[in-house]
Amino acid sequence: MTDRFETHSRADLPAGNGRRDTPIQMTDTPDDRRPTQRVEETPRPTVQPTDNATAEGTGVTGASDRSLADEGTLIEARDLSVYYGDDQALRDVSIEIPENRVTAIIGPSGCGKSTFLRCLNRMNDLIDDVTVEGELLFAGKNVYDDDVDPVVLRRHVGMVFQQPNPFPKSIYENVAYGLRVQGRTDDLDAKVEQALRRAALWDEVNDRLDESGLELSGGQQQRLCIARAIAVDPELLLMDEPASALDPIATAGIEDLIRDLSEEYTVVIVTHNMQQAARVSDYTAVFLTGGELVEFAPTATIFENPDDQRVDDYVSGKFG
Ligand SMILES: Nc1ncnc2c1ncn2[C@@H]1O[C@H](COP(=O)(O)OP(=O)(O)OP(=O)(O)O)[C@@H](O)[C@H]1O
Repeated sequence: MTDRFETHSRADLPAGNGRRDTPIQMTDTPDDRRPTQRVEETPRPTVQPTDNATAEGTGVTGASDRSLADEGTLIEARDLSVYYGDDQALRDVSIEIPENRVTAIIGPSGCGKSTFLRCLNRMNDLIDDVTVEGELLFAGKNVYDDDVDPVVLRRHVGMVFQQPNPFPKSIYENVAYGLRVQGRTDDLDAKVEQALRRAALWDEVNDRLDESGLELSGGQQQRLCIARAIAVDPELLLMDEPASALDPIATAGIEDLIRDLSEEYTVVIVTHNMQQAARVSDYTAVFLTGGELVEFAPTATIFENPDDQRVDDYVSGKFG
């Protein structure tokens, strides 16, 4: 079986300047659980960031002061719709998500935020009676193409969940897990150390790597889960409410870490916490009830000068 994903290292990624032009080809392992594809109906225009201003000096604290003008695109959804049975959860979503930036997905409960996130690593495949329409390009390749193996895709898309979920194994083995599964055990100690350092956990655990990951505090467990996710060096890191189960101090630690990670990874984070979105993200996508993506723009624009009145109402707390 050819795993073309394996030939695509992070070093191959373009440095920026526009749309990625190196599509990743994936294995053609058939997948019985692949959801049905429906024929597309009326296409909608892709929602691109509406403003390439920097976030510097905008008053949105914590947002990046890097230029938002010159990044490439890692993810592109084209008229993406998702149904659970007959119920539509995402409605013709078109968006281009930049690489090596943090993109926050916000919106009221039930608007499809998690559904969108779960499309990116095809976790929706695990749910019965899901139908996906449209295209979802990851580095130029539609992840819903017949020849894409979701297992291979997931090696390139790390995910961190709301509740920290370390394995009942040692700290070391939690981080080493994905590397062992992939047979990448050369220099394992160095790779584990590097992942723990990137996750800002090394200094706290380096003298007790053999202890259970379950003995760490909540914030440490979540950083361990982040270390586990990044140990295999994914291109994309998905985070679904990663700090909502944590106390304010641990939350601040995770937020700092997310900012740091965006130097090396593309991060897409779902959060209910608008202040958190403002603090950690470069871009924000606002979904509203019915699974519609209403606006996608630099975070400072969304919070200070959105185009859409509904977004203005939402971020100013008038509903949701
Ligand atoms: N497994 C499922 N089966 C059926 N319907 C589902 C399933 N998961 C989500 N839905 C429905 O799809 C819609 C979008 O759900 P989703 O979880 O994506 O929203 P969300 O914006 O992440 O919500 P929240 O902020 O409350 O977590 C909702 O109406 C939800 O009830």
